[in-house]
Amino acid sequence: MRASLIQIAVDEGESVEERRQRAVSLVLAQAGADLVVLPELWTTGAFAYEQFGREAEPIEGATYEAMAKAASDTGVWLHAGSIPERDPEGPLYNTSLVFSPAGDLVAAYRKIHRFGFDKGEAVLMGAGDDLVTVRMPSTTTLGLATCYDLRFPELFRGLVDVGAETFVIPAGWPERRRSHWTLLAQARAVENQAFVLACATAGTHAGVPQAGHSIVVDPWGEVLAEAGADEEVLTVEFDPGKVAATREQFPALKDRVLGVERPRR
Ligand SMILES: O=C(O)CCC(=O)C(=O)O
Repeated sequence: MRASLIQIAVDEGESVEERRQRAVSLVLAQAGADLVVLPELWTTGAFAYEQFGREAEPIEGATYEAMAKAASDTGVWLHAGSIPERDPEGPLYNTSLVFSPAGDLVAAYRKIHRFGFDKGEAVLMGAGDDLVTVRMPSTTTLGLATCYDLRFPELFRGLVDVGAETFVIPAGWPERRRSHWTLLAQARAVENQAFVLACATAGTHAGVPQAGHSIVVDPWGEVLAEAGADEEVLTVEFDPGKVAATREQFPALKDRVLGVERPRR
């Protein structure tokens, strides 16, 4: 399986529409990949809080239109990162969109853990509550999570329980905590014996330099590829069968005690 992670730069000075068109070109350039991934809130920037309301879109908005066409024109599975979603009957959400190679929307995941404590996303957006997986036939089952979700291992265990083998994690992670980003990506891979494809933004917006360093980790915790700090496309080939092989050779997941159904004594 070949995956391309588009670590797009989100800088001020480029409009949302300009960046959307640039993202389309970057996706079109990935023909031959099986899966293409964009980061979190790449239209606005994850820290440009005042833009969330202004640039929020319904699920079937401008980004959906552009990304559905880009997926079908390129013939790839496309995790289009997340958008600030405007739900006509509710709050804003930080929502990831996944398209099939035919350009059909196959999943929308509303970020469960909102970042910001008493400001930003934590107060401006609602929380999702559904675990979302996507089956890529004959390839792998994706488990969806977004940025700050990476700090909550119980979400990933929940995704494993519903079949996830490859976690896809778009993010807008700040440079200040880059060491946590790589450490947690490896931890989620090792503890769940799963691939981690973690795609972050580059650039600086709202005064927050972004970490970049998108990373792909295998089920043994080995880093298969890691980007630098600037905009780049990180492409990696891997064998999704390694998940089943690792879980069989080192069956630690079978030794879980807490949070699993077990016979009463
Ligand atoms: O957890 C972190 O350090 C960063 C999280 C974050 O930036 C986000 O979820 O948008």
